[in-house]
Amino acid sequence: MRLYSTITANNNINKLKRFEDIPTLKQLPIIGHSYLFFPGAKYQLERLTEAVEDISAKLERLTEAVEDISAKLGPIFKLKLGGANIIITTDADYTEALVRHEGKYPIRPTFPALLHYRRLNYGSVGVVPGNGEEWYKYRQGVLPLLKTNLVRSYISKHEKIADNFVRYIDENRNECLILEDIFTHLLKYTIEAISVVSPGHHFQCLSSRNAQDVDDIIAASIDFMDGLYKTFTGLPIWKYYKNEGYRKLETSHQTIHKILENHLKNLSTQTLENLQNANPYMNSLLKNPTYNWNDKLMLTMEVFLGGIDATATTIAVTLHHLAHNKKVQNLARNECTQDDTRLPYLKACVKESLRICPTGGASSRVTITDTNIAGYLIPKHTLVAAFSSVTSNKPEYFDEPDVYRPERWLRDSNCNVHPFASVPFGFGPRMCPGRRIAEQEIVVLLKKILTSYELKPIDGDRQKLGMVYRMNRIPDRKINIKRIKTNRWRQTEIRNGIQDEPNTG
Ligand code: HEM
Repeated sequence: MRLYSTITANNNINKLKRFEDIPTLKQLPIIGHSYLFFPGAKYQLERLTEAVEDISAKLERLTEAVEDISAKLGPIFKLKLGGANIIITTDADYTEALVRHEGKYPIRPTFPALLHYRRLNYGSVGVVPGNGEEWYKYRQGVLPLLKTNLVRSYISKHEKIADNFVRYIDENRNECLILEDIFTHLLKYTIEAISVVSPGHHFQCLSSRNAQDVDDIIAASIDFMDGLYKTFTGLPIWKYYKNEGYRKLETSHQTIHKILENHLKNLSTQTLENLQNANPYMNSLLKNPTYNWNDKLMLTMEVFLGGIDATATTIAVTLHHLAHNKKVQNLARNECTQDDTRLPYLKACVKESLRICPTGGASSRVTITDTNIAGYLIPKHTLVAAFSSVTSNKPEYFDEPDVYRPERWLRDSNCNVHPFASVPFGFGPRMCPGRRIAEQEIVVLLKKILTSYELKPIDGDRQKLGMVYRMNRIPDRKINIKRIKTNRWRQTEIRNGIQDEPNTG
């Protein structure tokens, strides 16, 4: 196992290897390396992580026998896709080199269709597709979400929603006690949990008599991600006519806009003091003089939409691994029944799920200065994608990477984890601002589920879970989980006069 070592910036540019010498694969005129991802070709775009892993390993094998370390190939190569060179790295040191040189306004590749739509309709672009000073202006509006006290002020609301979700599982499992396609159900939990923060409203997603709004929101949030992905990866035909991807982006944006605007108007009629107590995040946003009404609405949407998909995926993936690892599940459950509110083991389970199945494939940045990565001179304005979804599953960084082992993340473990080998929330000034909210939502729900149910995989289900790109990465198959009530939960129900169900486990 390789231990952590930081590379230092090499300021002597003359000693660096040339950009042209970065290894690459055979490319074709005009289309570059796109042929690798054509239908029926060797790789699939939706499995880009596997493609990167494969190419990197292939290059490494070419120079396996070479002793000179500087001549070895593998963790850095370039591909020409969509007319541009992309530098791809699969080494945690290079991830560090990239994000440590990103400056005050890190540039992430934008989403051109979303950028276009927002400029047209709002006159500005918000956080996710924004860059430079414009991004910085809006980023300030979401930063309060990283304050521990602010996040904790929502914990009792999140606990109530988690209680409702545990009841919801009961109502929606089939006669074999299986909750099918848990990710789809979890979207209702994550919508409800993020909406009490932004816009500060309970949509009652988990109620059996939910309002039309809920169905519209779920459909719109799925369409938004789909539209974003299609317009990001496809040819930019939307510039000339509104193709399917663009229409999805537009209509989902309009739907969410309309629903959230009504709630924002209601909030604006409250006194700031009331709002500060009931919803400190919306209070900070509404009283911010830097933003006009459209800006506030856009930021409310940004937080609302940002939180749904990745959080649901992370919970689903963790439940999957807990179901497959009985010992880990029992340890986590034991911890949840103690008085210790810190829950280090449960949090380690979440980290381990994000290591094995991160929702993001890579940290991507456009370099803002000439940068030294892997001894090559990467010129300013080059797109570099540091594939942490590959590094976090490499044996160099994690012993037996396929094994679900939360212990690696415990403070007293002897594992010397490279701090850039697994970066599921990104790093630096563009790090995910919803990280703390997401972690709270996840841990609160897992605790409630584990103290109520034992989780089992369904017969024949494999533990290894593939991930495919749908903007965020999501599991490549439906996650179905069998749940059996824990004795503790049964006893509570019996005390409350609720009829017990047979233990079919
Ligand atoms: C487990 C759940 C989540 C994961 C794994 C996740 C992951 C990420 C990642 C990898 C990035 C890109 C960071 C970078 O480029 O360095 C990001 C950005 C972002 N996330 Fe999250 N996220 C999650 C939940 C949330 C939630 C709950 C919210 C809303 C509260 C949110 C809002 C955002 C926003 C607005 C950005 C753009 C930040 C910027 O460009 O400055 N995310 N997230």
